[in-house]
Amino acid sequence: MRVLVVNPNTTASMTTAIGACARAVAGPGVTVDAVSPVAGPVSIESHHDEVMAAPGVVARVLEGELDGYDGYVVACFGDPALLACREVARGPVVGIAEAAMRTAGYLGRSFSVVTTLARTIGHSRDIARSYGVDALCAGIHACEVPVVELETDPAARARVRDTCRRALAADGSEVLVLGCAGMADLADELSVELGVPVVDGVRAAVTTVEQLVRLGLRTSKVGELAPPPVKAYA
Ligand SMILES: NC(=O)NC1=NC(=O)NC1=O
Repeated sequence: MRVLVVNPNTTASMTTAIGACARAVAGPGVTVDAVSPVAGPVSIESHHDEVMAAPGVVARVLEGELDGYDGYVVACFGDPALLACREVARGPVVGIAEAAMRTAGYLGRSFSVVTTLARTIGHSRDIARSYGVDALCAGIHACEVPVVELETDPAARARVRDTCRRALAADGSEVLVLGCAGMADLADELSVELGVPVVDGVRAAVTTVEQLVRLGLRTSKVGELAPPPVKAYA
């Protein structure tokens, strides 16, 4: 089984870290490759960033189709271009936000999301609604650490941890969802420190793709997610 993990931002070090995180949970016979768009924003923290990243994400999935990948992960918490990727892919395409939120739903009555900038909270709430898990999401909180600084700022980890602690207390929730692929490597230690399950969307998404492929399930091609109509581009 071949899984392609697409990091929608163009920060190579994050792509490498995301790939390592995904490979660590991939099952026997599963190979994971991680790529970024050829061009696009170094981080995705706004609607504008998402729109500018989307074409590059879809292009990588189109390439993956030619290369014969069995499934895909969109490894950014806004799940940018997810439905467009599903239209062009035969196999399953799973976004880290959807995977993390659905996974958290198996582990407790409610979950809190800790994300990067406060300006992304509304979009996270919107996608929770679109996935039908809004009722499980007790709150969405921002640590106000820019995505790129998750890797460069030594104080970032502590800020994420403190925001997680505050979120659990404020929301009375039982599970934490990390709202950025750049936080993926913090999940295990945060879970020990905070005493609750901490869900990282990268690992949740990779294992979800693997599960779907093992079940012989693919994206439905009757209706909304059928291949897009072929058309000229001016
Ligand atoms: N909430 C977020 O900031 N998500 C993200 N931005 C990125 O560039 N990658 C993410 O996962």
